[in-house]
Amino acid sequence: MTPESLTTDSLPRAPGNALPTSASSAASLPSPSIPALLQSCWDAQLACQDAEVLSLALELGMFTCLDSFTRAERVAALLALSPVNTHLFLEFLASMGVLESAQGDHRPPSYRMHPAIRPYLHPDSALYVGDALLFRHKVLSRSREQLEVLLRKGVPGAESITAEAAQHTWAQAAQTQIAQEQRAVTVPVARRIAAQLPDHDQWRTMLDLGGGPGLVSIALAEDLPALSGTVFEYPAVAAVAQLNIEAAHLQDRLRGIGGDLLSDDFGCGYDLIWCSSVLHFVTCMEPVLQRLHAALNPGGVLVCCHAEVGAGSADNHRVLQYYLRMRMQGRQVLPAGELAERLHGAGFSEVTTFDDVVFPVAPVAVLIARKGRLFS
Ligand SMILES: C[S@@+](CC[C@H](N)C(=O)[O-])C[C@H]1O[C@@H](n2cnc3c(N)ncnc32)[C@H](O)[C@@H]1O
Repeated sequence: MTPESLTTDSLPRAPGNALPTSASSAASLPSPSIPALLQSCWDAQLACQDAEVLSLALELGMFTCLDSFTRAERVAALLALSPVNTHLFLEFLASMGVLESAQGDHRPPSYRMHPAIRPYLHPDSALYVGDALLFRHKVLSRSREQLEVLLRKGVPGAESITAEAAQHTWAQAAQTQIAQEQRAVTVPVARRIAAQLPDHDQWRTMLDLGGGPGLVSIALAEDLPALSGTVFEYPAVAAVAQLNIEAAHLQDRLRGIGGDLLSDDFGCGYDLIWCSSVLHFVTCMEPVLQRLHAALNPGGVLVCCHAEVGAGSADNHRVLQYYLRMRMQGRQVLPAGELAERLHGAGFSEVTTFDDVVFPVAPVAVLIARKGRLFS
């Protein structure tokens, strides 16, 4: 039987499920039940299509043409694209939810960015994450080859990437995607966490360990005028943070200090240490946690934001998706609860964990660990 010969007449009729007699009436056909897991396999493949479409739209600058309701013909003319296929492409973006459509009477629909996503997709917005999305897409597109090598050959040796090479990659990341993700998500999260800690207005010194472009320190220093601090990073990344600090006119209170946190002194006498998504890169965690404890003033607080595996939440799969390659490279993504235990082991007295906190790409656990008692 050819596909063309598969008409409604040739479909099996389930008892009690009469086929519609009129061509215009709507009714549901009896469909075979397929396991939800098979549909999940197709959904996984179709998700790649969403990522391709989003990346192409970003690369073409399509969202800049969609600030207000605009028809496909106009977008096509502005970007020198095929009008017919631009219509289909915009219809697809609307089905993803990133565009809204307005249907005119007897006229083709027009489209605009959904107001909720506009701050993140319009390049003029301070919260723009387009480059970060394109970067993640590029990395994930290469993931198939890398996973196969890792699967066949196992965890690479420590010599596979030197600290020298790593820091230049991190410096580039700090200039673009980490900065965009910090502005859009990490900074608002940090501000909210800080505001909820009872002693935040007594903080005088902070360390942002592995702070990338330093925007968390900059935001907290802007909120708390008595706060000074250090962004400790690989030297090439610390230079990026220092430029951001100077651009924010905070060089009297903040500075980027270069070093390797595994071997170099990151200072002491801190009231707050912020440490997000850094411990994954530390092979032997205990000495670092002990040094963090020692670096705090009595009553000081360590805020650790790190993904954990197996918290049993619906978001566990997202964590596994994001961190699979890193875990296969031997990076540390600890089982839920283990970082809290290790912090107790390093001498922290109170450790409070908040699960499933929104963070760039995948959620994290936020652990608030105190050295001794809260100062009065
Ligand atoms: C995933 S990024 C996180 C950046 C930032 N904390 C955030 O949450 O946006 C990890 C950072 O840790 C830094 N890092 C990793 N290992 C380091 C080391 N041994 N010494 C200094 N910095 C390190 C990297 O340079 C990078 O900026």
